[in-house]
Amino acid sequence: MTGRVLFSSQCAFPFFPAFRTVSSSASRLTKSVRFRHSLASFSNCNSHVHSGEDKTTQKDPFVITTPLYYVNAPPHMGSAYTTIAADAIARFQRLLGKKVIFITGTDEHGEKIATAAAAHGCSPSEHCDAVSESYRLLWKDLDVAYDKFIRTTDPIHERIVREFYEKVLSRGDIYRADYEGLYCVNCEEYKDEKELLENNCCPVHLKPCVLRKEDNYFFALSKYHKSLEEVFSQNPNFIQPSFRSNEVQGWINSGLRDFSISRASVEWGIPVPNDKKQTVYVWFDALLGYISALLDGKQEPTLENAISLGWPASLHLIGKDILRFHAVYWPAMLMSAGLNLPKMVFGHGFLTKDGMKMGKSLGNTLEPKDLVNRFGSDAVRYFFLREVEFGNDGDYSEERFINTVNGHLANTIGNLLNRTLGLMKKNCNSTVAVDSAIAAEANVFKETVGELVEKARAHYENLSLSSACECILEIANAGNLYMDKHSPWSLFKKGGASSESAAKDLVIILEAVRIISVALSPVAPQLCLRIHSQLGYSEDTFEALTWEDTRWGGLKAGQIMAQPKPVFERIELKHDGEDESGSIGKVEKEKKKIERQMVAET
Ligand SMILES: Nc1ncnc2c1ncn2[C@@H]1O[C@H](COP(=O)(O)OP(=O)(O)OP(=O)(O)O)[C@@H](O)[C@H]1O
Ligand SMILES: [Zn+2]
Repeated sequence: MTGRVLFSSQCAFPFFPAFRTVSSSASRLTKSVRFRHSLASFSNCNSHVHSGEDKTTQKDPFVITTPLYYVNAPPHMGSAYTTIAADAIARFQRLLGKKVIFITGTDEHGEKIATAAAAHGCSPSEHCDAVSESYRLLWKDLDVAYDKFIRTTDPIHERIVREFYEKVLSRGDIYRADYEGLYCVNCEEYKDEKELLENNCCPVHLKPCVLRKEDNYFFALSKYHKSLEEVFSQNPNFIQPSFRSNEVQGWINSGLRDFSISRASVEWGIPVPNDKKQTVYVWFDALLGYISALLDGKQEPTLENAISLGWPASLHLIGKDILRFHAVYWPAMLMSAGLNLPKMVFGHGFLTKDGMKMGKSLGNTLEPKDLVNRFGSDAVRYFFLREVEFGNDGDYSEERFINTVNGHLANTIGNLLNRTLGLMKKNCNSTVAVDSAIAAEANVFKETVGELVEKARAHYENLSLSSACECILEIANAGNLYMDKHSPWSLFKKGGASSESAAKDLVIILEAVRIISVALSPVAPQLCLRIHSQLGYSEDTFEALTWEDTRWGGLKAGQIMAQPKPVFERIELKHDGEDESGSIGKVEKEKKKIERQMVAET
């Protein structure tokens, strides 16, 4: 049965009969799909919608948001994935010198929360306090440096929701009607029969939807059909990656149905202004968290004040499961309230387990805390950002995880630094003999590093985080090749001019590693800090680094290196060396090669 409005008391807007959605699981992504879009070049998509209101300037902060996670259960690797990616993007923007406001938080109202609290024998607010805290703790463990953490149970947020609701009401965009339809409690959403699986099961949660009949307040989404079409045609980059934009435009083209923004049966929520018997629908409430988060506690909690502190957001980073809320509902709500639209919504893919979305409701999750405890935060951050092409789905396997981080972080980057520092200690008293700019005059390797850094920057700007990592790893690969080709250890043995040349080679390599430590810092901050320290810099100078520091020439004569110490401990395998033929065997062979190399270089 398709949901339908049974009775409308003041319905001023026609309904589009069939709002056909394309379920996210039905839209299979191919690995070959690529997107090209630069945040730097993105123009604000508001001017045509509310011309004159857009006051965007170069000085505006870069405001990035993650979804506000639903506290029906503690975080899992899926929630961590979005947050790690947002953190890497925020760190990159800070390196570029932008003022960044990185917003995350928790969505704490609704039926599922009340049910989860009851199941744990506590009140909804006790439940929210505990689960919200578990998100904060995880972000700490994962080195997530957010600027704002908003909880939708914060009274300040409630003020913003009420003011926004009243604005939309005064615009004539809210009306009351009876509604009957199929509801997925896990999505907290009425579903269209066409998007459901057999037995009316939700395609995301695989649980049957229930038939519900309610007297609700509705938001006149259908009224914004034309304006939304305009947003999309004039701002082709609004939704990224571009293949998701096509999906959203398909939804819009097939008609938009008004949606209910209140619940009569849910007590745990923000009361509807002027009707205490109903609470505001959890999505209508939660999306506003992106705005209320901007308040800094120093001002009256009004929409105007919040907006003045950084709206519109530069980038909403979300999973593809909540694309419709961010790409259709949210822009229409903002237009109704006369507010600017976010500049971009990026819907990334799912981390999957056996092909199914990892999620709290399905319970098939991977514990990020467990991964951090076993492998460290850099390994977790690097693996997911490097190995899952941002925008597409990705499956986790422990074997691939260990091979990737051992191969890239320990054997390639870590070993390059370690072997060079070893030679430096033995032959140069751990002291940089000559400025890196002089050492590399007319050196082709320096040009290669410069080109790769430029590519990495462009990839970061395009949100192609995996490709950015790839370019940075290429620098380390080129460095290892340079070392092997020049074999400074044998030049030192010759002495004289050869020794001088070998000392220069070491400076050249270390300068490349220094550049890596800046360029990779958005993804693996702790590892890069350790590299920075090994190169003889103090910790506080790390905080002050900018992307300008990826330019060749930072290492200066006289700089004293720290004692060589591995910056990334190789993860030891359970079946050490047993599987010489498989991919684990390859990493083991690499490890043995490094051991042989170290003997040769002494
Ligand atoms: N498997 C996943 N892969 C990637 N991101 C995910 C995944 N699961 C959750 N997320 C992130 O969390 C957001 C959804 O947050 P929510 O708190 O609803 O978690 P959830 O585990 O998806 O919940 P549920 O399983 O109840 O739908 C997604 O939009 C995405 O940003
Ligand atoms: Zn669902």
